[in-house]
Formats: sequence, C-alpha cells, structure tokens
Amino acid sequence: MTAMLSLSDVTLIHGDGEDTVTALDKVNMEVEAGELVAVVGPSGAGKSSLLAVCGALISPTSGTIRLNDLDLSAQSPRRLTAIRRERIGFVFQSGNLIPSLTSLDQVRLPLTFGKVANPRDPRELLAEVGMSHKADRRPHQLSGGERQRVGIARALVTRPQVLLVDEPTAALDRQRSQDVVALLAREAHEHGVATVMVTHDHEVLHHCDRVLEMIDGRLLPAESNASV
Ligand SMILES: Nc1ncnc2c1ncn2[C@@H]1O[C@H](COP(=O)(O)OP(=O)(O)OP(=O)(O)O)[C@@H](O)[C@H]1O
Repeated sequence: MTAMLSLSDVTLIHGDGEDTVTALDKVNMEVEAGELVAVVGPSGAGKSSLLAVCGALISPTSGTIRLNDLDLSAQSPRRLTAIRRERIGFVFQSGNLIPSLTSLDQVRLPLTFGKVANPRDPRELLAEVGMSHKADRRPHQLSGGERQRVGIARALVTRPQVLLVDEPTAALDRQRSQDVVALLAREAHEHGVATVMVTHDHEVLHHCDRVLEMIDGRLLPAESNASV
C-alpha cells in the first residue's frame, strides 16, 4: 500500500552562512489515507516547519516529499499552487475565517478560485460538521469551537487527499477540544483523508491513530500514547 503522504530524509535549514537553524533533520514519515496522525513536541522543535513542507508552502533543503505518487520537488511553483488548492487542506489555530463572510460562504470560498474536480456539497458538509443551523452567521457570531468547525469544513470542501492541522484546540475549552478532534478523526476515517495534526493538547491524543514526537527537528514515535 502506498502512503498518501510520504517524507524521506527531509531536512529543512533556515537561514544561511553561519546563522542557520536545522528545523527538520532527516525526517521520515508516512501517512496513509484515512489516518489521523498527531505530532507533539516542545516549542521550537520543528512542528510548524513540518506542516509547512508537507503543505508545499516551503521546499525542503533536501529530501523527498510525495503526495500519493507525486514528487513535490519535481513541480514548478505554479503547479505547486494548484496542488495546494486541489489536494491539500489547511486548518489553523483559530479557524482563520474571513470576518465578512457567512459560514456557508466560508465553505464555498475554495470552490471559487478555480475548477475543482469533485467538490463536496458545502451545505451538506456544513451539516456534517454540525453547523448548518449557523450557515448564515458571520465569524464574530460564532464560538471558538464553531469557528473551528467551519474552518474544518472549508478545508475539506475540495476533497483534499491530505489535511494539515495546526493546533486546532489552542483556543478551545476541554469539551470543545474533544469534539473538534473527534470530528477530525471521523472525517479522516470516513473520507480517507491523510491528516497530520500538530498539537500541544495531550488530552486529545486518544482520538488519533498514531502519535509522533518531534524533538530538535527529529521525528520519533511517541513512547506511548498515554504518556506523551
Ligand atoms: N523562517 C525562519 N527563519 C529562521 N528560523 C526559523 C524560521 N522558521 C522557524 N525557524 C526556526 O526553526 C526551528 C523550528 O521552528 P518551528 O516553528 O517549526 O517549531 P515548532 O515546533 O512549530 O514551535 P512552536 O511549538 O513554538 O510553534 C526554531 O528554532 C525556529 O526558531
């Protein structure tokens, strides 16, 4: 079985000359379709850098990143933009919604940037994340958890192969954190999305299929899901 997302010996060095930081140090990672993988680790360990290279936002200094059978390093910048739009979904800490748009229009937005082969229905998706009753609300009329749900729906509307999630529970209370990560797990499992979630929140790890730990740019299996 081919991994949906695969990193081989990926190194990312920020800066140049003597002033360099090795953010990722020969990272190897494989994420299957339908799998939710958590990445934990201390501040500065390289977690955001990992999401950035997986999302084709930054090219690694060396190593290979494959999305299904596609080698990202072999793609032009223009093609990478199309790959990000068509194949990758991003979910950020606070939902990153556009203040003037309703929930439904936030979810429709990725479909307005160009043709999408097989989009999900925005209304159905909003219902699936439990937000159809607030389809006409704007972000300031939503709670943090609700904003996060809309952000997740927006990231999934193009049917991405890979979903990259950065600290989705940072602004949420305990129960809402559980609900949001349970939603990510359900979407990953039911729709075959290879999902990588960076988190500091150890209480949500039981929803994840695997937990990896990043330390000083190196990625290791976490010792046990219960203890990380
Ligand atoms: N654009 C950049 N230029 C130079 N150094 C950078 C840059 N981005 C990140 N770094 C450095 O790379 C290392 C990894 O940073 P990264 O943001 O990936 O860590 P992180 O694990 O996401 O941290 P946090 O949990 O605090 O968000 C850090 O030492 C950071 O200072």
